[in-house]
Amino acid sequence: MSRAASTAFKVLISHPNVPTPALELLRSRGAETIVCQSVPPSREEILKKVPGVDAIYWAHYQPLNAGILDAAGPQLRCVSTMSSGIDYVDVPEFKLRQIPLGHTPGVVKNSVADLAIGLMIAAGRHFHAGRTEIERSQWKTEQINWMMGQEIRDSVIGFFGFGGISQAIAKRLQSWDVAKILYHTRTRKENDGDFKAEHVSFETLLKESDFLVVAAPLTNETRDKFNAQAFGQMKKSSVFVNVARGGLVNQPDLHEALTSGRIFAAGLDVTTPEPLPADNPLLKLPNCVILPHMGTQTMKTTIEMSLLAANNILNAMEGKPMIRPAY
Ligand SMILES: O=C(O)[C@H](O)CO
Repeated sequence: MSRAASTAFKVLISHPNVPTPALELLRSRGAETIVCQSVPPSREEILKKVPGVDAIYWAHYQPLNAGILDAAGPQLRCVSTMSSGIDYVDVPEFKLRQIPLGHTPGVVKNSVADLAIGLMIAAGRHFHAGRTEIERSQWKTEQINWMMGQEIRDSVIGFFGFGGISQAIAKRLQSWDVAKILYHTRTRKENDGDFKAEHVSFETLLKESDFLVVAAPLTNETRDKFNAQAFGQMKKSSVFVNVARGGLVNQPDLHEALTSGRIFAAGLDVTTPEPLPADNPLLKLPNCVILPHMGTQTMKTTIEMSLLAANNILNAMEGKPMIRPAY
């Protein structure tokens, strides 16, 4: 039975830093918000505060599973994450219980696309090594062939995954004089013509890409997809960029590919684990640019994500479909 969202209802907010506009929106529509105070979120605090709530606003990559749903209780009506990726959510458990689950794709695409292009350039043009050489007093501009990098112009740009983020990158690159845009997904995207992009096999993507950008969800099928066998088929001059999830990449194999010269460079916004320990061997490599998973870390995008998650919940509380249902 549908219920107006103006009727009072309780929402657990799993993180104290959820932007105020989202909290105000929920409160303006009758929500009593129960805000967890621990950073990072403490499972103990969540489990203590979640019993009896009508909705859960999940704002961190903590496992979201049967334990939380059981603790919430049978009155729970819906859950929304404040993230696009939901690899930390036990989606089958939601399906089994028929609990609506929302997430926040779409609004993340622009900030992640900007960052991906930043990584393509930073890795392809030795930003990390260049800075390190200055610190080591090894600035060798007297050598004409010093710090030679890879240009985006005339390059084949390959995407693993061709959803909103890849398409936002492809859209930006339309004016960069690239040679070709290729992508690999299970099935061809009907709108690929809008980006002059060509659907290819995984092997072709590996073999032909000068820049290979990973922007696909982490699933059982994509886990460890980029391993020694995959890197072995890539061009020695290729630049590998991952803005999706660290789990798509076999990191020891990537390390080997970067140290052996099997590929030219990598730019990573995501790693396994996160946070990446300070002594991780990838951090020692001059040809690897690593960021601390900050693709969506702009105020604009964070607020958009927070409002979308709130609206997912409000819709479900009114008995309407969520704006971005996760299943
Ligand atoms: O999944 C997402 O929304 C991005 O990775 C940012 O966390």
